[in-house]
Amino acid sequence: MEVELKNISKTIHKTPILHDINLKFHSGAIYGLKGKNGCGKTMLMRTICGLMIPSAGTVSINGKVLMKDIEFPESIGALIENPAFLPQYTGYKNLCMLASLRSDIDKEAVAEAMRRVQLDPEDKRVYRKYSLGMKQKLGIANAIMGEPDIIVLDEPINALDEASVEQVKKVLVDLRERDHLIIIACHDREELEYLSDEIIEIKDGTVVCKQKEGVA
Ligand SMILES: Nc1ncnc2c1ncn2[C@@H]1O[C@H](COP(=O)(O)OP(=O)(O)OP(=O)(O)O)[C@@H](O)[C@H]1O
Repeated sequence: MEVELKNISKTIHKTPILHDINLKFHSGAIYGLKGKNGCGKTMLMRTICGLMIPSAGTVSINGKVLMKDIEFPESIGALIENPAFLPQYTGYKNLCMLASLRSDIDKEAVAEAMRRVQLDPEDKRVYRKYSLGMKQKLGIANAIMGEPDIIVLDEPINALDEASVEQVKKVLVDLRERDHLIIIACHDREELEYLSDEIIEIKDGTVVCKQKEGVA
């Protein structure tokens, strides 16, 4: 699996948001996007997922260009901003409804994804009653259920306690070992930086630094 960004730029209302970004991502690795608030991490992730059309440049997945050869990446899971879960349903029911849109995820895969982030699929609490950390874990479970080839997580641990952070790190390392391609945006969280095989620093919509790190 290879994701390649070539000369990606995005301008919104004449304001440049991303500028001439060239990056390659491979499976079996964790990439950490790092940078200050508003530097463009979320926009870049949305572009990779096919949720935002760049003003210039191309995103290709295994050589197939998004919006030209394929509409969306075929196997991708993402947690970007606040997922639109229905407040009146349990986490499990929310995920089952989303899974029903896809042929490759059955109920056991939904329950398994929840258990991996230490959420109980049997929990009768509705989403509205979830704590912030539980909501974030459900977002992660949604992104990893069915084990998509590409997993994109925007600030996945900022609402989590230390034990949950450790658990999520284990899940990501495990997915990397099984050859998934993982892209995470991290703020100042050293844990995620330590986890990343490559850290990509973004400033004002441009890649300013790429750095290989020791693998956890
Ligand atoms: N719909 C929009 N219209 C105009 N500008 C936007 C829009 N969405 C985002 N921006 C701007 O694009 C820039 C990049 O935003 P982005 O959300 O990608 O940053 P970020 O690095 O993810 O920040 P954070 O860490 O706060 O999530 C910001 O300056 C933001 O104000």
